[in-house]
Amino acid sequence: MIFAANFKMHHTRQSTTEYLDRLEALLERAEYPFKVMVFPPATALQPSREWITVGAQNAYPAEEGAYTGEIGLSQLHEFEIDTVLIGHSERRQILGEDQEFIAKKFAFYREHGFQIIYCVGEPLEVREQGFEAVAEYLWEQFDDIDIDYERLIVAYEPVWAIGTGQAAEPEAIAATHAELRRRIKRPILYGGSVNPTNIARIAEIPDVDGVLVGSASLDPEKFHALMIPVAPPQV
Ligand SMILES: O=C[C@H](O)COP(=O)(O)O
Repeated sequence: MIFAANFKMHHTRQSTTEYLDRLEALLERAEYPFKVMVFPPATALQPSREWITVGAQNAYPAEEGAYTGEIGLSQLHEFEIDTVLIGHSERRQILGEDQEFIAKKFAFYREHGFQIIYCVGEPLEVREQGFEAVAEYLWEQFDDIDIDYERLIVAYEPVWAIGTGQAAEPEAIAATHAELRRRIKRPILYGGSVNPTNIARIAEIPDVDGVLVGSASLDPEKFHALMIPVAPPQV
């Protein structure tokens, strides 16, 4: 089971360091059998901890160059970062990244051996058209993506469930993950309003190999609390 925290544009460098210190202490005490990842903003990037992989929320597909406002491979290497999120719906929709650009990022960071969390998810208007439309939409988001890449982790995040407090119903998650599982042999995470109330139910869905968490991950105690129902600490 993978627990990934996406801070989005929350936390500073200092608060990220404090967060990682605290989370590390909590994980160390409980010795959870989980893979734990944290994606802070670019200004707060720092090396991974023993039990926590620190990854980048975004990176430009180049080592360095004239790309104002971006960070690339050199900046990630400075902090020994080799994990990156690609294709998040906020970058697709708000920042205007199209599939061609996203695939270019994927190919570049794949070439450099990064672990990639690749995000897909349909907007509400597609969900309302029915499951076939959802499946078609999601598979189009894999255009030019190497789904057999050994360091790929897929995150399914229905756009309408992100930040709304309303996670997808377990049946909808199960059906969508089963559809993705037909071709994706790598771990598949669910994301979208995961919280302490729904985590147990979500974690037991077949083909859910972990969760990508936004708002419920911002506090280390709360993020850690998500893990407890999935694997209660041994006493
Ligand atoms: O990357 C994380 C997701 O966008 C989920 O965000 P959320 O947990 O705040 O809904």
